[in-house]
Amino acid sequence: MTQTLTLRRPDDWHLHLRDGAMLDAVLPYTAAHFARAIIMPNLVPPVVRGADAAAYRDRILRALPEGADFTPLMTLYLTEDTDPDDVAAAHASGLITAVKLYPAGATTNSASGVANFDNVAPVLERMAEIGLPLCTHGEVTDPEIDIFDREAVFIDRVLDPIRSRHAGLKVVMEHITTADAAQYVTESTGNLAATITTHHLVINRNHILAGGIKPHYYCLPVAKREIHRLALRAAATSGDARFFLGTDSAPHTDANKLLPCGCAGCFTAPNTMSILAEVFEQEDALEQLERFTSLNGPDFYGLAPNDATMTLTRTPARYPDLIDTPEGPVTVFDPLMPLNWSVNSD
Ligand SMILES: NC(=O)N[C@@H](CC(=O)O)C(=O)O
Ligand SMILES: [Zn+2]
Ligand SMILES: [Zn+2]
Repeated sequence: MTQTLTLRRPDDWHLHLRDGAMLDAVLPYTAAHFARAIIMPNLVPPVVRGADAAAYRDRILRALPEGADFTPLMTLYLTEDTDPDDVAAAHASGLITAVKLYPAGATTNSASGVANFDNVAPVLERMAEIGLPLCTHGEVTDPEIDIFDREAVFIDRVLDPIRSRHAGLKVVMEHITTADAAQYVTESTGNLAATITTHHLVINRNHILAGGIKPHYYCLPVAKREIHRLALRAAATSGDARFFLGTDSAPHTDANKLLPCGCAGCFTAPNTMSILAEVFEQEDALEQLERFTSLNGPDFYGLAPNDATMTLTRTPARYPDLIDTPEGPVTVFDPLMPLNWSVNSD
C-alpha cells in the first residue's frame, strides 16, 4: 500500500479570503498548503476596479505569515458598469488573472452582480481579445427556477449564449455541482474548464437536509443528488485537463451560519488536501490527484506548475473542528469520515 504521496505544490483556483481580521485568521491555512489561489472579489464593497484589486492584494500580502510562499491571483468583480479599459489595464500590468461574473443576487455579496448580460458584452469582448478568463458563478436567480435546477438552467440560458457570442472567451465554470455541468465541459471543444470543490465531492443534499438541518453543509450552489456527486467524482479523478480544484473555501462565523437565514459557504482550507487524498484513494485514482490539484489549473490559465512539492503521508490527519477568529469561531468542514492522509510539515 502506498505510504507517501509527493505532488507538485497545489493551487486553489477559487478561494474566499475575506478581509481584515477574518483574512488574518484564515490566510495561514491556505498559505500552508497552496502556492497560489484565485482570490474571489466578493468583499463588501466588492473588488471592482483595478485599484481595488491592487489594494486588496497588498492587504493579503501584509497578512501573510513570516516565511510563507503564497501568491494571490487577483480577480475583478464584473458589474454592468465595469470599464473595459480598466480591466485591460489591470490585465496588462499583471495585476489580475481573471474576472468574476456573479449573476445579481445569486450568492453571498452578489448584489452588485450582473442582471442584464447584454450590458457586459463590451467587457467580455475585450476579455476575449486579450485572453483574460471569465470565472462564473453559474446559477440563474429567476425565482421560478427550482434552486436545484439553477445551475443546469444557467448553462442553457446564460452560459451557452455568452460562449456563442464571444467564441474566443476563456470561461471557467466555478464550483460545478451537477452531472449536466460536467457533461457540458466534457462535450465542449475549447476555452472551457470547470473547478470542483472539495465539499461537493463529499456531500450530497441529504447531508444538508436529512435528520435535521445542517447549516455547515449549506453552500451555493447547493449540493445536489447523489448521482451528481458521483459525476463530480468521476470528472475530478478522470485526469481530464479541463477539471481542477477550486476549494471555494468560504469562511463565515458560526453566528452567521446558525441563523434563521444563515450564510452559504463551507470552510475547507485546513483539511482540503487530506480530504482530497481520501476521496481520490476511494476512487482508486491517487495517481490523478496531482493533475487535479497541481497541473490542470496552471495549464488552463497558461501558468507554469509549481516547482516546489508537497508530500502527504498515510497517517491520520489532525485538524481543528473550528478556528477562533476575532469575529467569532468558524467551523471547519467535517467530512464525516476518518482522514488517513496528512500533509507533511517541513
Ligand atoms: N459558495 C458559497 O456558498 N459562498 C461563497 C460565495 C460563492 O462562491 O458563491 C461566499 O462568499 O461565502
Ligand atoms: Zn459562487
Ligand atoms: Zn466561492
